[in-house]
Amino acid sequence: MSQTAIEFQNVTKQFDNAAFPSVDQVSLTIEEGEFITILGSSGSGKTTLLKMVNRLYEPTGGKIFLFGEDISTVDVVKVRRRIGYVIQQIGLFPHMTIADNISVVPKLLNWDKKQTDERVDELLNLVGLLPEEFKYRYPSQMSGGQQQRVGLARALAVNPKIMLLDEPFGAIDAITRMKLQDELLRIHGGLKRTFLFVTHDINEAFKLGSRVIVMNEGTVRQFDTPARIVKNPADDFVASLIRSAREQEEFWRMTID
Ligand SMILES: Nc1ncnc2c1ncn2[C@@H]1O[C@H](COP(=O)(O)OP(=O)(O)OP(=O)(O)O)[C@@H](O)[C@H]1O
Repeated sequence: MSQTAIEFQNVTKQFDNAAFPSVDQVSLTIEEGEFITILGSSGSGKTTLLKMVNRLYEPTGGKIFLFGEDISTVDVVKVRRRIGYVIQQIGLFPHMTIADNISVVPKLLNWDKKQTDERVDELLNLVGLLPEEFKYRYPSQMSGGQQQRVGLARALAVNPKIMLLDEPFGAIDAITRMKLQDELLRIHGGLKRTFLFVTHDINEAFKLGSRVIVMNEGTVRQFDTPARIVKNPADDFVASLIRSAREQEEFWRMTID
């Protein structure tokens, strides 16, 4: 039987200087091993929802549980170490080699050198980069797509059970983006890992997500499988999202015919 990995109970985030809550009474449950995408337009609260899971933001109402544990009662550093975090800006240290960038957290956890070196090679292979070619380079000597792979490897370094990914492929060209999506599915596939992936791209959300959270104005409009969302959109907002994706498809069909 699967275990609940993440639970939001009536979670609200009201920033002091904002007129409306950025996240408004969200309740939902995510099982271990799910690949969840969070879809919504700009400002709908996706990033705010994600950042509350690793306590970069604290909710102003409600509770979040990871594997049954209320995270507000756990030391922040401990919460973050258990969670992988990948963002669009990547955030690699420019003065460190790729190997050193990937080893930051293993070193903090006092892994020995041999174990750390082996893990670096294993992770580079996992994200499709040849260790011998890349591990001694600096971030500036790699393309944006390659750097994003390193960001992913670094987040996976200590084998976190939960991975948060915030528009990680947002700044990457369409072809590389598709490749990275396929690799991410492969990386997720063989492992008992729970992914929470933010995107505003409906095609990306439906391709990657085993279930999709559709957000608008801080609320969850629908949380279901892509197939069920397409078949039964919960409201006009979700229906209009699907219509817009269909219209794009139609454009391509007409152009090709
Ligand atoms: N630190 C902050 N202080 C005040 N308001 C904030 C803060 N961070 C976010 N907000 C507001 O909360 C709302 C949701 O923002 P959020 O970044 O979660 O949206 P998003 O769906 O991730 O958008 P995007 O796709 O553009 O990144 C927005 O209206 C934003 O202006």
